[in-house]
Amino acid sequence: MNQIIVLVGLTAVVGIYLATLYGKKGSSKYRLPPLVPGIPIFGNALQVPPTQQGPWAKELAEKYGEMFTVKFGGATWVFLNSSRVVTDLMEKRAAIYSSRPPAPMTQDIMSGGGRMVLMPYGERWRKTRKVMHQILSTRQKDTFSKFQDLESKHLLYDYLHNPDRWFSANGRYSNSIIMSVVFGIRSKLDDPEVTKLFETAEMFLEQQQPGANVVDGFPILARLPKALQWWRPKGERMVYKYQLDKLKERIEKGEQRECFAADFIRFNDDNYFDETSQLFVLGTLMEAGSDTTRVSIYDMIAGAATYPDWVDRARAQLDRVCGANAERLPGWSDREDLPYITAVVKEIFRWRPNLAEIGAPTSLTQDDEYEGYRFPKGTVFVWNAWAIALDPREYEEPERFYPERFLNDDLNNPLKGHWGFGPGRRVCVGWNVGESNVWIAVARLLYCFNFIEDKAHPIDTMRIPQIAKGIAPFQVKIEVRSSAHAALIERDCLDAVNAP
Ligand code: HEM
Repeated sequence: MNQIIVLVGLTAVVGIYLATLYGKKGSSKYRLPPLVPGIPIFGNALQVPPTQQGPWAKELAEKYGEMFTVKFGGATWVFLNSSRVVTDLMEKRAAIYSSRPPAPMTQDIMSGGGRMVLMPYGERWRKTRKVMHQILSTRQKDTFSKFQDLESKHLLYDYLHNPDRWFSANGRYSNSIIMSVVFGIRSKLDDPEVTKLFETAEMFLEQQQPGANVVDGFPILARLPKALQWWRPKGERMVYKYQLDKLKERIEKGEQRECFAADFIRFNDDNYFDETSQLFVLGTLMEAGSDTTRVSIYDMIAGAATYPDWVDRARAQLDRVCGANAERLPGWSDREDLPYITAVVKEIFRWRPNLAEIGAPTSLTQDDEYEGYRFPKGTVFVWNAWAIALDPREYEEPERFYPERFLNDDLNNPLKGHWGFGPGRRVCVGWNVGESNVWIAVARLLYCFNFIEDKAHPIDTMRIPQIAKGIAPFQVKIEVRSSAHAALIERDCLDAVNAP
């Protein structure tokens, strides 16, 4: 019975919505890039794959050119398929291309409006971004670098002793750095709390995919009476409270170490951040800070196993600086002498942009015109990351993992030459931490381990999943380079594992 009411309600609301929509658009005041044919009501929502939309969107870019339009339910999305148009619109006109589309399910219900990544452009976003910036900016380099040093030693130890848990070790490494800075606690390998965090982050990611839930596709449904909002309990269950409660418990018992979260709660002077906002500032840091590094290391390993030629060149430089016989681990003081590793990290972010295969949607805050098109306010824009990264007009031999492409004057600007951190004002606020997390891990892993493709299970580099559900994203053989490298890890890394 309930389902029938819901269905009737849904049909009525959708009907009214479409009537209003098409009534408005009938004036043809606007002109959009070529529209990909879809079906009534749902538009293209049933064509888009539930996850990993990159290859789908790349194929459309090849067919339609620099821009195309799709409809996800009631929303109009324009895909930008070249660096040129991304720069022109999302960077040069960032003042009006930086809001987010409404997301009643993923933002309002699942996140109490508090997940920064989904916040519309405005006061709350600015305040939250400022807080995030305080903790993640280059000024905080020293705070992060000591944890990155410690945790990457633990990472090497895990690879040596549990090579079949390499993917889990990546998750622990990434999570433990951000947990140390934010909550003042470390994470263990296969820690149930880390597993829970990744599960929550992955559930959220799944819900965020275009077309994944009807209410984000038709935000007008959020106006239905609560009793008819059949999606609501699912969203409400996914709250993110455990770590905040634990932190408060530790503060009360006087057991909390100095950390960002304790300061954040203590110095919330004007009480701007209520409990839900606090929860999602901290939750966002944990999610965004863990998942991204973990997946970037997967990509390096896949790149090393499938295009091994560059590994030899990286090794030659590492061996020159740190010794060919495992004399010492690479460290922060070697950065200037290891430009090839910096180029490897940039190539990771370009090669398979599987953290945001079709970019992250922003919405336009006023009508705008560009090269003969006229976009209405509210149009959603994405940079088609997969299509751009793998376009031979943008990069020579784009499918190849080839760090040399970044050995140029922009080498030391991690944001230049690829869109891995996104464009414009919504550019990743944690890029500095993300880049350095990956740099130290990659330098040390490449120095100490070989990554060999298992011919019986070739790696499909076009399908490395971000949502891995606790299992290996692909199969690969991991071997320590030599007994001298194994001894170096034993000697230099055990203390890091045992450190409090
Ligand atoms: C390891 C590499 C990382 C990559 C490749 C990456 C990538 C991205 C991308 C593509 C976006 C969306 C940008 C846009 O909408 O234009 C983003 C946003 C964001 N990232 Fe990162 N990220 C990384 C690391 C981190 C870290 C370590 C943190 C924090 C600890 C972080 C926190 C955030 C936040 C809070 C946003 C939302 C920004 C906003 O909406 O204003 N990221 N990131």
